[in-house]
Amino acid sequence: MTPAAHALAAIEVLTEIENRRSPAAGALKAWGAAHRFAGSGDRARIASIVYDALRSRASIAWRMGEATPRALVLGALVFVRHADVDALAAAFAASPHAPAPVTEAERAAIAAASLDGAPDHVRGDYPEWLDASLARVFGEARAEEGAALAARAPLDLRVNALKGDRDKALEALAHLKAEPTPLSPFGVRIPLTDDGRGPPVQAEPAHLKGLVEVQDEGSQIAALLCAAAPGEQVIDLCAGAGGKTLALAAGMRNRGQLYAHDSDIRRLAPLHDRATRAGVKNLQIRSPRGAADVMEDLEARADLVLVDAPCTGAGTWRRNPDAKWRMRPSALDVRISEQDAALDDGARLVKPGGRLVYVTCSLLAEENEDRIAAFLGRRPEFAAVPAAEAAVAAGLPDLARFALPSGGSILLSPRRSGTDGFFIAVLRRT
Ligand SMILES: C[S@@+](CC[C@H](N)C(=O)[O-])C[C@H]1O[C@@H](n2cnc3c(N)ncnc32)[C@H](O)[C@@H]1O
Repeated sequence: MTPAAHALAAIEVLTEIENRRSPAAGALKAWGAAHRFAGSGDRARIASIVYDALRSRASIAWRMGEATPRALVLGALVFVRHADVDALAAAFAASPHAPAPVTEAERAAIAAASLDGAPDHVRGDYPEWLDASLARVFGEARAEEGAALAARAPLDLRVNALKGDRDKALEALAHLKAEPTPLSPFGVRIPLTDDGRGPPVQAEPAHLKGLVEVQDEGSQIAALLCAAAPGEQVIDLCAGAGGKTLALAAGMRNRGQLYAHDSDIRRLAPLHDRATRAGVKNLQIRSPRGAADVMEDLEARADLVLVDAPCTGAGTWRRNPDAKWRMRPSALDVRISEQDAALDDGARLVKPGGRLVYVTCSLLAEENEDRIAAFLGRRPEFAAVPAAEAAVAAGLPDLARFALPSGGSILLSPRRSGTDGFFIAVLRRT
């Protein structure tokens, strides 16, 4: 397929997303199934254009003067990828499968395009209804924070200390130009292609042998701030597929006992194989069993309980750009009540003197500081550990620079730390 044919396909996929309100991943899969001639490289290129367009949807629409799938694709090529309009028009004209010729009106819109005078939610590419929430956290910097969240995410890996060190991983992945990440001592970053695609790292021997796992640097830091130590009793209550479970296991060096639980048994399923591949030997997976309380015997037993709570995922919009446009206020309300419930579920498992670590991949105070304030109001036997103290305990004192002004928690974001957005609060039970 030619680049012009990729652009045409991206317009078709965006039309499907628009008309049927389909999630981007589903629409891309359906397009691939209906166009068997397209190889995996073509599908990846089409997906990359679709995601570039979705990340910057509001600012592209403002500059193009319309939000049609065609305008979004043209805008993604010109404003995100800095394509030359004449070259684009020539490529469209030369390809039998291409979008309709570039019009004079489109050329004029592109030539005059500017974000001067655009409101914050347009400059920051986020839904207008979230403006007040983001203003609460970032004030005047909210458009810049939003713009950083609208950039492409890097491809980060975590080196599994149970299998080797970072130098070994960098050597094994040297052909992918792997570099250390700036914040996590276990982080490795793989550069993307110019059009935003990463190599198939999951097929690399280093991945198959468990030396590396795909994990954003922000997620690695969230796990590191738990400071799980060898010999401890540790519970990952909302373990999902176990991204943070495996990071906790590496910190424990297979000594002590690690428990992973999730209220959704399907989400836990991949963890069984992942733990085996990672060489984790001290993990018990506590799958839910109907209405039974499968954590009852662990009440007040844990040195550390991680509550990696369900959230809107607003910190991961770089990776899931259609989620930000699909998000509705009612979803935020649901997440908030789930977060309160998960914190209460976790609290009962912490022993006196133990830690409860609350993490979300959201940037919204409603899901973060507000949940901690409400929890501390309900549970006076818990107190916030200052972020600077938590950073020192994790052996990463430099992370204290990402503390929120209250000093009781840490907020990472693409603009603040170059990572996905994460909120981390460490609490201690008296
Ligand atoms: C953010 S995801 C976890 C991601 C995972 N920890 C990781 O690092 O890959 C949140 C998970 O919490 C689970 N969950 C929600 N409420 C829960 C509760 N009260 N107890 C246990 N798990 C819960 C959801 O099923 C979901 O899998």
